[in-house]
Amino acid sequence: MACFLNCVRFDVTTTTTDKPTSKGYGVTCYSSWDDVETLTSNFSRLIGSGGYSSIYMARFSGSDKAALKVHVSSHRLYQVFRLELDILLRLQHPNIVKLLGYFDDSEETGALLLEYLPQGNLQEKLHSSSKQVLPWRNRTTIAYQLVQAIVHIHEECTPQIVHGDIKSSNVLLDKNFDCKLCDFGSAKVGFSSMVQPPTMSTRSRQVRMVGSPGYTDPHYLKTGIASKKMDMYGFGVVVLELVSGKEAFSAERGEMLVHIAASLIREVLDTSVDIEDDKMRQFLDPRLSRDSVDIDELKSMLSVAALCIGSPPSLRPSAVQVAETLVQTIPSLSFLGCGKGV
Ligand SMILES: Nc1ncnc2c1ncn2[C@@H]1O[C@H](COP(=O)(O)OP(=O)(O)OP(=O)(O)O)[C@@H](O)[C@H]1O
Repeated sequence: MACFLNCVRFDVTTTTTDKPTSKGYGVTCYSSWDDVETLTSNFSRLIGSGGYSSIYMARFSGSDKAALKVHVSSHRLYQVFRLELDILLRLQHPNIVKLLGYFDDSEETGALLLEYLPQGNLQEKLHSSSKQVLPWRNRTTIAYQLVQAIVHIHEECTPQIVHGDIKSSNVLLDKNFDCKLCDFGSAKVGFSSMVQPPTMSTRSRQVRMVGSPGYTDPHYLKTGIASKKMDMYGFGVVVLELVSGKEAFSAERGEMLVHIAASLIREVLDTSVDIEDDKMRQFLDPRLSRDSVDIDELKSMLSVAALCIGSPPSLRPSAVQVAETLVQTIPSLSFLGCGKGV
């Protein structure tokens, strides 16, 4: 079976033989489904699942842990796989999940072999009932690293990339709790905005536009225009989650975090009001000890979140501006490598 790529990076080796090949630190192309079965020991351990795929534990080069993301048996899912593959082949950044290899039958089955992130996703870390609490310092570091990943796709790649689904379950954590952005299956490439064709059927419009509850930019929902600013909106919601420990959307209460935070955010943005420390602290994740959180850092995180979810989108800051603000206002971020364990 052959591997076809529209966009082949120099360090990818493709093969039409039965043996997978790789070169240096390059990406391996697996040409047979048997290879995929071997990598995952016959799909014996499911480690995650999403709307588009299932993720299995795999062994890379016989020993290193890896994660295999499989999209099977549907042309639509195959297209999601192709998009994600093409994008990951072009990305190399310490805060973006690394592609190790892939399988592509060029019709309806594709699989991505990714570096394994042992601490799972940020959503689970923040909202599971586990006793392990993510300390404040890790939370500010994750916000900074996530925005660095966004700077990379928005400003440093040619053509530029809009992720399109920034949310805490798409933020993975390595053993040091450093962040890696994943899931480029909703990305838009090569232009900063896109209008949905007006002729699109109601059903396909729903599939494309609903997004993830609690994270989707209302401007995008209204207009169908996707832009870098929608990524900044998703980022703002993730920062609110990091600060409050609350979910972006609570299905139980039917409540969105942006609505819970609305009055506090208005005050944070109002320069004529000197917001009380206590008011900000009330919004803080109750599992964090008050003394561990510097009030100026808390205010900085809240201000960044407030600006990112603001309206109109044109007034939202860019990822570069957010990165600069965070590093100027949170001293620990000047010493990178500070995302060490919980
Ligand atoms: N490299 C990895 N290492 C460890 N766990 C992973 C890895 N990749 C994915 N996962 C787990 O699988 C989950 C789903 O992954 P991902 O978001 O890529 O799938 P998806 O089908 O695109 O999901 P979505 O419904 O968000 O579009 C993640 O939230 C995470 O828990």
